[in-house]
Amino acid sequence: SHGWGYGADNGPDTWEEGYPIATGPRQSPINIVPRDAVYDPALKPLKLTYDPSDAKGILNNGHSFQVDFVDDTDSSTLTGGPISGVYRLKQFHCHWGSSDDQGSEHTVNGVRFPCELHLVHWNTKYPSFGDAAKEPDGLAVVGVFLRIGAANPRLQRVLDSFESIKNKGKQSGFGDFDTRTLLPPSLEYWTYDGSLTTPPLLESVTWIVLKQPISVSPAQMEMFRSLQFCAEGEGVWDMVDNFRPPQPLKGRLLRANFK
Ligand SMILES: CCN[C@H]1CN(CCOC)S(=O)(=O)c2sc(S(N)(=O)=O)cc21
Ligand SMILES: [Zn+2]
Repeated sequence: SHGWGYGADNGPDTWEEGYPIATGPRQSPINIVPRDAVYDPALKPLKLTYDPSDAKGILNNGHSFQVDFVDDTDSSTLTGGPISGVYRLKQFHCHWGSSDDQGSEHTVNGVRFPCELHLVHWNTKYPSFGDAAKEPDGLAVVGVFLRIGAANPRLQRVLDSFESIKNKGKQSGFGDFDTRTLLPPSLEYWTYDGSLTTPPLLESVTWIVLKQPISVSPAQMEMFRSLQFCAEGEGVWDMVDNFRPPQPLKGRLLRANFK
């Protein structure tokens, strides 16, 4: 089989072959050890301003689902936090497990969550997303943990669209979605300099990981697991365990905007 993935012969341990940066100095995800985080009073609060009309579509890209946004104006942006300038929302997606005891990419004191949501933003000081993705300050990804609890009604519209994008390459319209409703009440966060957690593993991401999880029910997690890695007619291969394990911190500073 060709191309990177999460299987035995193309999974995270093989990615270094095609992407030598896999062993670079600022790889993601990491294990977050709250005790080792440095409280930085200079860190600003996160400001997330999302226009629901910017939501465009939802796609199964063979690695995850992703909801894509119109990003040709500053209508859905991330400002404040550890970043300077204006970053535009490009897409959000998730990583999840084959069971509720794994699935997240970042871990906290070694604890794995069943799912992790990533909201991907790019720095508008660069002419395009593609250009920004190559720069050390080009991207900012907000990570949100999902933990097992009550069913989360805010997720339902995303989950209900999965039947139309079951297989790799399928996409459907996904308009008028208020992404802010996916965020927890508290925007307290940890932040560190990292990378994309999938190939091309570019070291261009300022990670902003929220401390407070949002809820997801076991039944809702089963809906994530109904997605398929493969294209229609190419067999059955449940889209599960699409997460990269934590990578070495290599001396990086982990900061918190809370005590
Ligand atoms: C399946 C491919 N995933 C990647 C696709 N893109 C990279 C495009 O390279 C120019 S991207 O910038 O949208 C992101 S963000 C991201 S993570 N898990 O670190 O938040 C992974 C990817
Ligand atoms: Zn991701």
